[in-house]
Amino acid sequence: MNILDTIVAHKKIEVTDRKAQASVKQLEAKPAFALPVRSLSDSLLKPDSTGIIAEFKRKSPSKGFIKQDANVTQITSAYTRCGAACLSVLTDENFFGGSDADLIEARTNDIPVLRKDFIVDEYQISEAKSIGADVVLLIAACLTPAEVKHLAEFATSLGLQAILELHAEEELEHICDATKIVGINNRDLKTFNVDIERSLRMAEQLPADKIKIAESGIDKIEDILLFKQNGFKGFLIGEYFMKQPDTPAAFQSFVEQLKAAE
Ligand SMILES: O=C(O)c1ccccc1NCC(=O)[C@H](O)[C@H](O)COP(=O)(O)O
Repeated sequence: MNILDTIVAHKKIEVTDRKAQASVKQLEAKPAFALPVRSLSDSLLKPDSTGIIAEFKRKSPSKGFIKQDANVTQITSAYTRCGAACLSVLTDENFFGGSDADLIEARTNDIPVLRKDFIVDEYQISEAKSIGADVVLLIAACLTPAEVKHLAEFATSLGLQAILELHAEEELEHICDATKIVGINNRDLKTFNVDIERSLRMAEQLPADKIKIAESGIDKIEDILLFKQNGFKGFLIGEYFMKQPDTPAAFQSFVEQLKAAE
């Protein structure tokens, strides 16, 4: 079994347990469920947007611990203050060391927050709304095209935006009307290999009306400039910022260099 299959199998058990603990009605009654949603697409399409979706990530299957004791308040507020277009917060505990509490804290910032998790059931989208997320991720490699359509439409019905994540040409068939934002993951989630060229090739095959996001393995200003030249509006970056000894300072410096290079 590859790591993605392992994560998904684990997630299905976790979701079954969580459904037994809280009904959808109970999720809907949580105060955060009623919070207004901040639009990721509006944030990415602002003329002065950095496009950076800055990720809070303590560990990962590919790298192990990155910053085990990272402070979510300090890091997400610095990301926001220094120009992130959106925050991405891992809520998977087992494989990424994240939690719902991290996202609830990140939500106190005034930019959109992506619940970064492995969604296999619409219950997780209700959960995302109940903790204050604005955006959810749908990973094509974990879902059928029909499941993507159903989950994206369900997210939209709650006012949330969905990013459809692709990382192989054969997943292009997962795109549908409800998936207005498409992320291309440079990292093969099965082998962990990072290949920016393949993402650029895949991007050419996306419908022109989709907002394109480049994900994973981005660690240079030049990468972002290249993605921008190829029509990408968003750049999801986690490990590069989180592995720096001073993440807030590294993020600030990266944004300053990006602005100077543009
Ligand atoms: O990051 C991993 O090792 C990983 C392994 C298996 C499934 C998903 C994984 N990462 C999720 C992500 O998509 C990244 O956290 C995100 O794109 C940011 O990537 P990076 O800048 O390389 O941290």
